[in-house]
Amino acid sequence: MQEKYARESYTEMNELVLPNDTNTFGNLMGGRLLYWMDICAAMAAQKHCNNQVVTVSVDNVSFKRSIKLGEVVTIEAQVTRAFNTSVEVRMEIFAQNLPLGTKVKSNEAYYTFVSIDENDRPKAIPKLIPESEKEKTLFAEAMRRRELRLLLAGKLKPENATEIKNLVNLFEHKV
Ligand SMILES: CC(=O)SCCNC(=O)CCNC(=O)[C@H](O)C(C)(C)COP(=O)(O)OP(=O)(O)OC[C@H]1O[C@@H](n2cnc3c(N)ncnc32)[C@H](O)[C@@H]1OP(=O)(O)O
Repeated sequence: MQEKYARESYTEMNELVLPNDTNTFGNLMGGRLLYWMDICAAMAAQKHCNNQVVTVSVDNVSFKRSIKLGEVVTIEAQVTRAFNTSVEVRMEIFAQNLPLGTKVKSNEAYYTFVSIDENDRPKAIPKLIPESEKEKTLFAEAMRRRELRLLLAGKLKPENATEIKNLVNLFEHKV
């Protein structure tokens, strides 16, 4: 199967925060943001897989800064690593105030998608090639995040979490 570059999956989505998207304080609802993030990340995953995908996992998302009515939410998504049938997608979320010309990062998150066939079963996907230093770092770290996710989901035995074990060993030797 043909390998693909990480950058080929890059996807950007812009949404203007309208009154229907906000709570009573005039801030963007967290659930609405998660919905937009799911769509943007799924598009990035589909670009890599050239196939339909489903969301299988959403890592913890922290809301560092509220996003206001009238601001523009920009979501940037890119696949960090492809495994056998699943991909990890990293997102950075920014809030832009267009009249003031400001752009502030508000969130960062990782979603995991599985490529599925016509019977809704997992389907093999192309490998991913990281090019830049940042892509290579995210690629290497993705294995650790995957182990943690699968551990928490009860899909990986602790004794098989080798990346996490290596990290703990490294930490113990440093302190
Ligand atoms: C875009 C959307 O919003 S889609 C709507 C919301 N999502 C859904 O409805 C999906 C519902 N879930 C499902 O249909 C199934 O769980 C499937 C098809 C995703 C996976 O089926 P499973 O029987 O669990 O498959 P299986 O155990 O073989 O795992 C398949 C892949 O998913 C990965 N996976 C499974 N569970 C998790 C998890 N909790 N976290 C991360 N990855 C996971 C596995 O590691 C494997 O990846 P790999 O092939 O790259 O190693």
